Amino acid sequence: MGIRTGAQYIEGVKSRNPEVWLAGRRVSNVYEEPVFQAPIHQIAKLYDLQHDPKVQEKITHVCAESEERVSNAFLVPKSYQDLEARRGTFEEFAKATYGLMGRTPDFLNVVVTSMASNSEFLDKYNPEWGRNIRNYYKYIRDNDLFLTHAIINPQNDRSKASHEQQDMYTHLGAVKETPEGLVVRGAKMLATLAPITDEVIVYSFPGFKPGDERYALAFALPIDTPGLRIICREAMQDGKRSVYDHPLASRFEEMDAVLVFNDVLVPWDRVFLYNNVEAANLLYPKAGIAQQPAHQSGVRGLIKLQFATEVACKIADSIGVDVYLNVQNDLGELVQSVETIRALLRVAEYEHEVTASGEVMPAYAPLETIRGLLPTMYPRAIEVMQIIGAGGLLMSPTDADFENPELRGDLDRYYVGKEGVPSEDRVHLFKLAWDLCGEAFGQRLLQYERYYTGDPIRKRAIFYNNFKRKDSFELVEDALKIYDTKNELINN
Ligand SMILES: Cc1cc2nc3c(=O)[nH]c(=O)nc-3n(C[C@H](O)[C@H](O)[C@H](O)COP(=O)(O)OP(=O)(O)OC[C@H]3O[C@@H](n4cnc5c(N)ncnc54)[C@H](O)[C@@H]3O)c2cc1C
Repeated sequence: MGIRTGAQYIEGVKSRNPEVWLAGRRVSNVYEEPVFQAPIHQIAKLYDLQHDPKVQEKITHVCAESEERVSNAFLVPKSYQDLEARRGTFEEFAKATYGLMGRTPDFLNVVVTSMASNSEFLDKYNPEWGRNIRNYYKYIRDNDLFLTHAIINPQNDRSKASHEQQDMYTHLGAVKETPEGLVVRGAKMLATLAPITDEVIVYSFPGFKPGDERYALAFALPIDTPGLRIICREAMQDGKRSVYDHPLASRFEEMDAVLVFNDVLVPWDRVFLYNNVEAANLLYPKAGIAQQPAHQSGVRGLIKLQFATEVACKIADSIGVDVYLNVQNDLGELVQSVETIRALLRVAEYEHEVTASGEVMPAYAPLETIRGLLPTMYPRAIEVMQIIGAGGLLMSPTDADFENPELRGDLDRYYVGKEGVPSEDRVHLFKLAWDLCGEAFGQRLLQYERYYTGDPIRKRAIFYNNFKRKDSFELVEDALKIYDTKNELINN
């Protein structure tokens, strides 16, 4: 089939009845549920983009193997040009959602592509695992599927390993093997957009200890597999909020959910790893799934930061406060943050690494630097927006107020911005800013930037330890060489 349209994606959503729980009730029809309507349509727009003649060549290619047009997210990069082509898809998808939706289909499509192209690592443990992930890659590529993923165990007692938790199946683990497949039980903590996806893939960060064998798992399933329960967090919008009052929150909320597996059967051909602590701990580094998806996250993060920066600049301009040095200093800082991330992305692409199999990966150090910087740069952009918007962020009336002729005169007089900025435009802009920097929707976006791919503190510590392992501190060693062992000057 190759690239799907938005309508085909929606047909898929309508054809399924996953077990989704929202605010104490079982959702009877995911497509009809108001909370899911806007995100479903945002994702459908992305599928339609693949058919838009203006960008189709930029974001898709004809696959040599299937001879069908597929997303560039399924490309195994073999050159710098391939990285550019893949960046094209990330960019267009991120621009369509202002970078506010992190788990658009391109993200996990890259993860699975990378797992499949590096599956020799799995072959060494079990040739069936390698074959399964390669077949799964072809399946999602040729059917253009949308995946969610669930990596993290529930936050119960982080000081204990999985096998030491109160209950043997608090963390998702294997219960038994059957001729048909593996039966799994327990929970995974967070799967963004799960209710409206086609499939879920489960794997884990490294960190398994001896005794954790039953939890060392990687597999994929259709999202409506019997026994798989999706428990949504409280929604931040009801699907009925005004687009004028909440220009972002009304459209771009990504639902997050806990996945509970009640003795779910995973067919053997969907098992990618099982009962092997060593393989599970090596999955991230050996399958390229830290590096390749970080390219998507970096591009998306750049667009989100750019968007927040533009919003901060525009609110400052709309009320004439960007004539002040302190405001210019804050805004200049945000623009420099954007430029930093942009530069790091280019360095990651130019200084790419080539694996033994010829796969091109954006360079590790600049990508990890982006990962380290965004969790402070994005919250800082939000803080600057709050500081510049000040009390104005809290004085916005609603679209209903604007429609009331009795109020309209006051609104047009007292809510205008600087000359040339009418009240309705100023209020709309400030509402957009409040969605980002005040609403629960915006707080989630901030939390996402901190934690979307693990704990940034531990990630930076791993980065430092890798640096220390590889770097010989040549400059310091050289500087120390000016004295010989007798403490005599040997050069200047
Ligand atoms: C909005 C959002 C969307 C997400 N979407 C997804 C998704 O789609 N799929 C998915 O799989 N995951 C998703 N995640 C989950 C994300 O991967 C985790 O939040 C992240 O890995 C951090 O883990 P945690 O939340 O369990 O925090 P914890 O690991 O519990 O950390 C809590 C605190 O304790 C500290 N801490 C905990 N353990 C240690 C330790 N061993 N050493 C030192 N300090 C420690 C941390 O520094 C942190 O401050 C999402 C998260 C967010 C916020």
